Amino acid sequence: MRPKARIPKFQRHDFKPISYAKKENTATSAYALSALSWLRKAEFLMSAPKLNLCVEDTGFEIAFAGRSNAGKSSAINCITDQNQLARASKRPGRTQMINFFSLGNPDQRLVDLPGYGYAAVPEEMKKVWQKELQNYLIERKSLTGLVLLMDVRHPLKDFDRMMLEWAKDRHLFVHILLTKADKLNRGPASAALLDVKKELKKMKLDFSIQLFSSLSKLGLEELAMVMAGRLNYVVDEDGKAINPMDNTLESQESSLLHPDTNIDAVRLEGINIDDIPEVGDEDLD
Ligand SMILES: Nc1nc2c(ncn2[C@@H]2O[C@H](COP(=O)(O)OP(=O)(O)OP(=O)(O)O)[C@@H](O)[C@H]2O)c(=O)[nH]1
Ligand SMILES: [Mg+2]
Repeated sequence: MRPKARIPKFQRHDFKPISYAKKENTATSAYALSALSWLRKAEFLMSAPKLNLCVEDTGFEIAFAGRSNAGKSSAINCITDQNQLARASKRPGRTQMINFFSLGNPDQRLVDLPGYGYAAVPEEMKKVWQKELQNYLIERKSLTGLVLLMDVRHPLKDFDRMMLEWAKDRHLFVHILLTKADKLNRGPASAALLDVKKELKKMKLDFSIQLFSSLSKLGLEELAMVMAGRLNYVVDEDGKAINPMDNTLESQESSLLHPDTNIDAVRLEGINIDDIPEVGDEDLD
C-alpha cells in the first residue's frame, strides 16, 4: 500500500481576501468631490437674447452646446445639483436665450445655449436663434471651450460635425458627452462610445469624450473634473479651494453686467414658448 501523500492544510489566514471593489485613485476622487461642491455654488446670472446683452466678456466660460433635446439643461442641473437652475423640458427648443451661471465668482461661468437643429421650430425663429448662437460662438472671447452633448443613440449628426470642425478651427477645447446613457445597456453604450471615438479619429479630432446620464448620474465625477480643470479651479494639498480670482472678486462684482444691460428687460424679452409646435421628430423624447 502506497503511503498517503501529506497534503498541507491551508489555514484561513493563508489567503488574502480578494477585493472586487473598483480601486479608486484617492487624489482624483478628492479633486472630483471638491469640484462637485464648487459646482453646487452655481447661481443664475442672467439670460441674454443676443451677444451685445451678455455679461461682460471677461474671465472664463464653458458653454453647453448640442442639438435641441440632447440634455444640455439637464446636465447643468445635474452637475450643479440644482433641479431648477437651468430650464429643462421634454419639449425641444426649451432654452431660447444664452443663459449664464456663475460659479461662486462671476469670472468663472457655465453657459446654457439654445439647442440647434430642431426642425419643428418655425423658420424665422430658427434664423434668429442660429444667428445669435453663431455670433456668440464666433465673437465671445471668454469662451474657453464647449461641452458638446449628443444623445448616445443619435451621435454625430451634421450639425454636431460642423460644431466640432468649427471648434477645432477656433482652437477651443471640446469635451463630448454621449447623453442619456441610461437608455442603453452597458454593452451597447460602450460600443457607441467606441464608435464615436473611432469616427473622431477619422476626422482627426483629438477631443475628450465620455458617457453621461443626468438621470443615473453616470459620468458625473468625470465631467466635474473636466469642468473644474478647464475653469482653473485649483485645490491645495488638503483639498481646499485656491481660487486664483478671489482677490479680484469685489472689483468684478461691480462690472458684472454689461453697461447697456437692463437685466429685467433681458429676462422678459424672448420668444414665447407657446409659439413652438409640439414635438414630431422620432429622434427626440
Ligand atoms: N433618460 C434620460 N432623459 C434625459 C437625460 N437628460 C435629459 N433627459 C430628458 O431629455 C429631455 C430634454 O432635456 P433638456 O435638458 O431640456 O434638453 P436641452 O438640450 O436643454 O434642450 P433644448 O433647451 O431644447 O436645446 C427632457 O425630457 C429630459 O428629462 C438623461 O440623462 N436620461
Ligand atoms: Mg435647454
